Amino acid sequence: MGLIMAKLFRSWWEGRKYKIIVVGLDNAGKTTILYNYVTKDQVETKPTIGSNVEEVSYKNLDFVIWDIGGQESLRKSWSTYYVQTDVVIIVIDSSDTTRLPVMKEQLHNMLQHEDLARAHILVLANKQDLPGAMNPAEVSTNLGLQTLRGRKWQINGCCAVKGEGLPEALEWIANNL
Ligand SMILES: Nc1nc2c(ncn2[C@@H]2O[C@H](COP(=O)(O)OP(=O)(O)OP(=O)(O)O)[C@@H](O)[C@H]2O)c(=O)[nH]1
Ligand SMILES: [Mg+2]
Repeated sequence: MGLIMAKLFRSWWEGRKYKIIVVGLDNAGKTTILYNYVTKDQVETKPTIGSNVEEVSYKNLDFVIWDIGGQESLRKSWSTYYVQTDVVIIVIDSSDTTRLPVMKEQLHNMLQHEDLARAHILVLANKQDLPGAMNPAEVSTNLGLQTLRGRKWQINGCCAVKGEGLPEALEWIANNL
């Protein structure tokens, strides 16, 4: 309790906005998640070319959330968003099991970037509503998350179209910044 009060006071005093980037392969559900945080509702999305950015407040903490397009041709430019990132949200389509190895490689490469050395990692195993979706423990094993050392990380399940699991994600972030 004391710690969260101290954090709230510090962020109010500093006028601090925490930077979150949202990455993952195309069709994972990143834009759906961003606009659920903004509108608390389901929105229709189109594949993101470039990025979307929105400011979201949660428990008096202010976040600037960058949702970055995940198509293959756009992944090379993810690194241009890394500077001063506090939290990386990695969104996984848990039903798209054949592409998990692609995301695994992408994830471990990106985490070697010096601009992300201090960032916390939150993996969202999205689309838990779909038949054949892997549960968070299975996604974690397939991504090799247990090998992540020296940083805070977490994996949560969610269903972005229903908004399920999304408040819990912000709660983890607020508690761990
Ligand atoms: N069934 C189901 N569909 C979802 C869920 N989350 C997102 N979708 C759908 O998945 C599709 C892609 O969602 P987006 O949010 O546009 O995906 P994205 O990760 O932003 O994709 P890019 O912008 O191409 O990188 C849309 O049709 C969403 O409605 C979910 O939890 N369950
Ligand atoms: Mg998108």
